[in-house]
Amino acid sequence: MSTTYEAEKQVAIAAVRRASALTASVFNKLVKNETLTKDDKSPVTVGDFSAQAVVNTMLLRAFPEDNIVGEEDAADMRVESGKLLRNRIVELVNETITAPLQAGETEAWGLGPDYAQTPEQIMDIIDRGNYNGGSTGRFWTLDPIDGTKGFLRGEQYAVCLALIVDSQVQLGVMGCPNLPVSVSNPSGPRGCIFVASRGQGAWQIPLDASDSSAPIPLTIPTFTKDTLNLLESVEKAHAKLSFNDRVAELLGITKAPTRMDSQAKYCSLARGDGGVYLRMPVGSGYKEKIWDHAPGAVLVEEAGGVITDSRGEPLNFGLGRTLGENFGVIAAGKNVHAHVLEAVKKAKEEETS
Ligand SMILES: Nc1ncnc2c1ncn2[C@@H]1O[C@H](COP(=O)(O)O)[C@@H](OP(=O)(O)O)[C@H]1O
Ligand SMILES: [Mg+2]
Ligand SMILES: [Mg+2]
Ligand SMILES: [Mg+2]
Repeated sequence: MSTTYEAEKQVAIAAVRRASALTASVFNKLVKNETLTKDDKSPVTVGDFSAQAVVNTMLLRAFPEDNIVGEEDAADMRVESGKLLRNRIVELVNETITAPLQAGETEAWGLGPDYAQTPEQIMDIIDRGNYNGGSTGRFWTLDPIDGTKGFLRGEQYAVCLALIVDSQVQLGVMGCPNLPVSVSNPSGPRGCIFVASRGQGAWQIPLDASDSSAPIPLTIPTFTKDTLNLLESVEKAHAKLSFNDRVAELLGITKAPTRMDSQAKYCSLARGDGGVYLRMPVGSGYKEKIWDHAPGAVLVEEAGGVITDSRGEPLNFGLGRTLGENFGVIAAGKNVHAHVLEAVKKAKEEETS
């Protein structure tokens, strides 16, 4: 019998909602010493750590047996020099989890006025994201702020959560606080959640729990050469944008690419706002992380699209915390995908000839 993971979906949506609200509120108050640089030179903020604590708290209350592959860990807050950061995170996390229950939430998820945690509990709950993943069993993967650089610029970022069972992504939920609700009104209201569970479709729902708008089903539309364009990273260090230019040329694409941080690219693709997400490695030996692609992958597939690496192979979410050897990512509607794959092969041949 197939499972629809309905209970998991409800918890995941509520967790992404609370964490998204936290990140949106922290952005306006972020001060200089609340951002650290990690060993790989990438930034991380009090928002990332706090959002991971909130999501992990809710997941582990609801599903105590589950493991979590989370991007962040609390090591930097456990040392004396991390005291200020730790205090701020404790404040943010407790503010978020003790806020009154909203429709559909329950105290059983560790929420409400009685559930404030000690600093030690909060550090420990952040570190429950230290699971290594693997090919069998069930675990969650969490990117508490995907696109931290976009977040810091006040641009796109996403709170990203996925459930993986025996290497297959079964459920993906992404909160995009800065993404316009309507593609046709880019300067209108912002804030949406994207939800997909395997076999159940892809949906956009309001970020605000009190908004009773109906869920919007998502299907990738068909594109012509004139309407097609690429979705790609803002950060040149994350993807080889010159390669994308050549692929666009080979495909006869005339529209300029849309540059956007985070898995908001997958969300845009799923709702027809951009026709191809192309991410090619820059050649630094970086390995793509499962939390940067798992929820986006199931969203695109459930919206009727195809996602593979640049050789046309499926992404493997059962190899651990990374996707293993990195051959890039191509995501697009079914018909478009085959053409992009062909153009990518041609552009690669040109590079080596
Ligand atoms: N050299 C590199 N190559 C590819 N991706 C990288 C990278 N360095 C960092 N990243 C990843 O790129 C993600 C952002 O993707 P994008 O460029 O699509 O916005 C980052 O997520 P975080 O912001 O969660 O750390 C990080 O995991
Ligand atoms: Mg990061
Ligand atoms: Mg990320
Ligand atoms: Mg992140």
